Amino acid sequence: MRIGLLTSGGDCPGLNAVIRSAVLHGIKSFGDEFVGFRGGWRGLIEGDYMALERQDVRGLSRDGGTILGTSRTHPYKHPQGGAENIAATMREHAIDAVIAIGGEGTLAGARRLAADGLPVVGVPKTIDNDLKATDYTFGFDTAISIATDAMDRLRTTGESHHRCMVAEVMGRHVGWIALHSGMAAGAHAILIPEQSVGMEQVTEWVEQVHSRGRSPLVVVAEGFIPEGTEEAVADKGREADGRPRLGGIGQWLAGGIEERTGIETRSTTLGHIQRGGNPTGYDRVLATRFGMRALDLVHEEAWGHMASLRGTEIVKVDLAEALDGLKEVPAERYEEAQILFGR
Ligand SMILES: Nc1ncnc2c1ncn2[C@@H]1O[C@H](COP(=O)(O)OP(=O)(O)OP(=O)(O)O)[C@@H](O)[C@H]1O
Ligand SMILES: O=P(O)(O)OC[C@H]1O[C@](O)(CO)[C@@H](O)[C@@H]1O
Ligand SMILES: [Mg+2]
Repeated sequence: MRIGLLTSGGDCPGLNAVIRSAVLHGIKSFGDEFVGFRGGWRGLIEGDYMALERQDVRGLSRDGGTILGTSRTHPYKHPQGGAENIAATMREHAIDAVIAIGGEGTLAGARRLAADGLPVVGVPKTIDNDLKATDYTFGFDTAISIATDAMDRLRTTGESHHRCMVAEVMGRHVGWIALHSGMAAGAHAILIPEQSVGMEQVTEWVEQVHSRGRSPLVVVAEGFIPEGTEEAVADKGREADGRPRLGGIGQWLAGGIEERTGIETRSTTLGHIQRGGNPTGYDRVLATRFGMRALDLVHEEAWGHMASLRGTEIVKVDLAEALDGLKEVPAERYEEAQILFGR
């Protein structure tokens, strides 16, 4: 078969490992041919692609980012988009199937194209770990490792100055990155979008820690909504598709803590550092297994499905199942972490 790969949405460590494993598995096991579409759905729509031979993917699993580039092009809203046009482009370039690697937006596009009769399968990716129907997405473990390292560093400088340190992490509307990196770094308070917490409680935790001579570390997810406010802080304007760019809650929180407690407080936003650089060993393995399974899905003609992790198994799931809402942090996971907050 002649198979096209594309990466779409925000990048994430592990994308290249998916590309490598799908290509190698296809060439070695089935004699497939591969092309890589440049810039997400745009490359598929415009027929902009590069050949992917064995030597093109050599050593790729350790590299961050995506060799194909990515975009947030909408497969139906692009002027030459839509199922009929894309089918014609695929015929013109003799492409038999497409593996779309992306988050919930990309996979919603893949699902719609498959429902319209196109041979498309998906691979889930995101550092946010917010996709249903998979226990973990690759990129998440790398983000946790980067954020944990950053927080360890915030703690030594914080302790030296007897300051309160606030670390703002990504995660969009879920708190997985904050919960896991905060637990790993031994944070004294973790604030996530799924749980409303007031400034009074935050102040209490901070003061308890400070009064026993420690430097409080507060980890806040970018999508956290403080009690008494309506929505997440998003003062950075909007993305191309109109959704707000999150961020700024760390600074807001640091101001509030300092004002209420008198404790000198500093805020650090980790930002895109969480998404850059090489994937961890765990993410390389997960991405490699996802890529191989996606290739199998193509040969099974399981259009409209994606590779997914269930326990230790890589399984096939319907994209509809994966797109049925966000995978949020369950209350009991937060309550468990909360036992160690404050004193
Ligand atoms: N329901 C949909 N149907 C078709 N295309 C969609 C749909 N929702 C989003 N898209 C397109 O897919 C693109 C990628 O989605 P999005 O920007 O949310 O990234 P993603 O793949 O979810 O990854 P991430 O959110 O982790 O960056 C969007 O910019 C949009 O053009
Ligand atoms: O790279 P951009 O477009 O600024 O998007 C940032 C968003 O993407 C993510 O990194 C991944 O979905 C979110 O955590 C964050 O809110
Ligand atoms: Mg998305």
